[in-house]
Amino acid sequence: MEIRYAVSPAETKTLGTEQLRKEFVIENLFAPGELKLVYSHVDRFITGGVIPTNEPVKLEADKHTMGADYFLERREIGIINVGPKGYITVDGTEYEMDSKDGLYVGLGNKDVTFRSADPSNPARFYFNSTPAHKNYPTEKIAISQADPQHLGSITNSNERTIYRYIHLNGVKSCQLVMGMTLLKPGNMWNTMPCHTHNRRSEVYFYFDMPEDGVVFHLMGEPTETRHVVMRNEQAVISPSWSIHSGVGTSNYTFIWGMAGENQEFSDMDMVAMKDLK
Ligand SMILES: O=C(O)C(=O)C[C@H](O)C(=O)CO
Ligand SMILES: [Zn+2]
Repeated sequence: MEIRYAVSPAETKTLGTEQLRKEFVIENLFAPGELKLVYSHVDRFITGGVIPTNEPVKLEADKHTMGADYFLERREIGIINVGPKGYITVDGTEYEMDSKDGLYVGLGNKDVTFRSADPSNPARFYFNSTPAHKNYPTEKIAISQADPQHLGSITNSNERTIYRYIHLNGVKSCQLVMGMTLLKPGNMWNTMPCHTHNRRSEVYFYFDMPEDGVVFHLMGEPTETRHVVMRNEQAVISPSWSIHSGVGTSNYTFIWGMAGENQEFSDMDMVAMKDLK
């Protein structure tokens, strides 16, 4: 299991492109038949992906890194299918997962397995997991059940819909907050004006992008911004002190997952445009 340590704002200022990417960007989250996991010391996020092919794939704990006998021994997880139809089985109960359906699985569930409806056109499950202290019920969230919020305008090239899957007024969790934002065609900007949230960190996962498309993801302290170039199905870790915003070469979709000491979506420290550097 790959490990990322927490990096300070002062150190981040000194990093070149390659080091910045090594610390914050997760480039390879998917490999057929494999469970990919990246453990970050930023709010102890585990970000992962799985493409089940001919055999189901089990969500296994990395005993050495997690010190747990099974993955959800001290954790919860939010999973979204970013590919064709698949299934997730949680301790004997099977959930059908169409494209963009989400599933919350709480602390204490021992056996979580992923499979594809059609192994020749397999599902692609992306997930975020964070530490948990009690069990909340496992719940499927179809995109049609997620809480939509329409934001932005075509004049600002940021017309988009935010779907909240796991949040205070929806599917409950200990600390994970998770959802997905879809940009309308012809719109390229996300999360500008931008924000930080000192009480939570966040991971963005960009997808539904053409092979030669990129998103210039903006990060860093508001007065020390940097960019990293993101390609399809790559994730980027955003510590609490970092802005997280982006502009693409065409419209795209991204999944955001947050964790920290509160779950209040609107608890953001907005950055005034005049303060950005
Ligand atoms: O489109 C947006 O704006 C977002 O999706 C913002 C994220 O949800 C976020 O950064 C929440 O803190
Ligand atoms: Zn945010």
